[in-house]
Parts: sequence; C-alpha cells; structure tokens
Amino acid sequence: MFNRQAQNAQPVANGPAGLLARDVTVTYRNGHTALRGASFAIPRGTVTALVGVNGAGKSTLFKAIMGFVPATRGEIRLLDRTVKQALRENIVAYVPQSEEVDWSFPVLVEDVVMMGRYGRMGLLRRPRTADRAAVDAALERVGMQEFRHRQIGELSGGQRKRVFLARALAQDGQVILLDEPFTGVDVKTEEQIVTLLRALRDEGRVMLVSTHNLGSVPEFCDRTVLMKGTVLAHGPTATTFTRENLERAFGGVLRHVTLGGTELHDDGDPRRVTILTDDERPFVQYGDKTHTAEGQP
Ligand SMILES: Nc1ncnc2c1ncn2[C@@H]1O[C@H](COP(=O)(O)OP(=O)(O)OP(=O)(O)O)[C@@H](O)[C@H]1O
Repeated sequence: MFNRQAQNAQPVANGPAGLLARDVTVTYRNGHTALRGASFAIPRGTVTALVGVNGAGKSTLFKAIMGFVPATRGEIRLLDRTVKQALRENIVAYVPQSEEVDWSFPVLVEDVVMMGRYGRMGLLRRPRTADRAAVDAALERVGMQEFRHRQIGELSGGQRKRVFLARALAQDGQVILLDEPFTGVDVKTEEQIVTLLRALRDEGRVMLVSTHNLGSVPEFCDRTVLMKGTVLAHGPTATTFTRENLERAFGGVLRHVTLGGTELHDDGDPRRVTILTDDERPFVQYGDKTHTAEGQP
C-alpha cells in the first residue's frame, strides 16, 4: 500500500527549499513504521497545511523535523541545513497542541515566552537585555503584553496559543511548526493568528501547520502536504487540495468542498467541508468543531 502511495507523490525539486524531506522513513522503537518514503519541498515565505486523518503521521513528521525521532532512512533539510545543524542554530520553533502542555504547571506567561530564548543563553540561562527585548516584542506582536504576569493556566485557549506563538517569535524561528493552532480558539483569535502567519510568511519564514480544520486551508495556506503514512501529494493548495487528493487522504467520498471559495456548500457557507468517511458517516469540520451528519458536535 505504501509503495503505491509513494509512487503517486510528486518528485521533490532540487532548488533551494525552506524545508525539504526526501524519502523519509521513521520507524519507532517498537518496530512500527509511522512514515515511509515521505518526500516534499516547501519554499521559504510560505504557509503550508499538513493534512491527514488521525494516525497519518503528521506528529511523527514534526518530531522528525525537530530531531526528536531519527529518520531511519532519507533526509530532512531545513534552510539547507541538516536537522542537527538546524537545532544547534535554533531554526525550528514549535507551537504545541494544547493537550501536550501541562497547564497546571505554575509558570508565568513571560517565562514561557523567555523559553524561546533558552537556546541562545548560557548554561545558567540568565536573560540579557536582548533576550528581554525579544520577549517584549514577541508579546506585543501577539497582543499579550498585559497578560505577561499571569499564570499560563489562567488563560483562555486562544490566549495560550498566542503565548506559544510569542515563544516561537522570541526564538526567531525560521521554520515554525504549528500543531492544530485553531483548535479551541474563537473566530477573532483565529483571524489574529492567520494575520500573524501571513506577516511571518512575508518575512520569508516557513510555516507548517498541522490542521484538521480543512475549511480554512484554501483560505490561508499557500501550499498543502497531504499525508497517509507517507506524503500522498504536495504542492500549491490550488492544485493539491483537490477533491481527488482529499478523497485519497481521507478514504471517502467528498461532498461540498470549497476550493479557494469557488464552490459553495448548499447553505452558502464557504468554510464548510463535508467528507463521507469509509463507514459512510459524514462529518463536517467548521471552525474548530467537528460535527456529525446530525449536526451534533
Ligand atoms: N512513540 C510511538 N511509538 C510507536 N508508534 C507510534 C508512536 N507515536 C505514534 N505512533 C504511531 O504512528 C502512527 C502515526 O502517528 P502520528 O501521531 O504521527 O499521527 P498523526 O497524523 O499526528 O495523528 P493525529 O491527527 O491523531 O495527531 C500511528 O499509527 C501511531 O499509533
């Protein structure tokens, strides 16, 4: 199965890429191969959606890019550097899923953002003027200055996301990995995050956004990487986020998909996407909520 999928993936260009994966295979210690022969290339100055069903290998790819798990085959390059070099130079920043964070841990907002500077500090982690300035600027940029002395656990879901975005900004990450940035945030925060991602894109950074919120992909992602144990397809969203590719990735029959806002759902809502899964139970993703056919969250 994997071989067939790998053959279907487009070839990877050799040009200077922001983020490049060539034939990447990751096998966990228990022998499970979560990613097989994954290849894609993302230029700098782009926002790319990483899309696929649960277990498709999105987190595994993130872990490989961050050097948490080794690629058992193939190579990953970030701004023409190996994963090791990129780690040493603090090139990769990560905005985690909310579930990965222990929110009961007593830490102030400004301390979380300062963590983005750790890679640049000495062993004692004593912040210098430049570190404090970077934290101030990052908090300002995400509109969280007034919350800097709050405990992280006292914030709303959207505010927490903004704090972790600020950490990535303080780090000055050139490749920013975002895991489900729109889950648990309201529409206004989603708009703020999208505006920020666009600004970061215009600065030439590479953003890879893992999302189940398919409706927003054509809206703000220049490129899409579709996964299912490997990379099924990658490229500009206009040519990759297609009905055919989505059906391959999600294994169902797709209804009412909006592609760049050209095709609308019956009720005229351009952000609604319906996919009939293998067991014929349709689900609709809209904003951060997944609804069943009956419309129940
Ligand atoms: N540490 C691990 N050891 C062994 N297998 C793992 C490990 N982590 C994940 N896997 C397996 O690898 C596969 C890919 O998992 P991964 O977490 O990368 O998927 P995902 O696309 O991020 O899913 P989701 O959308 O649910 O977050 C799954 O079958 C999962 O069970």
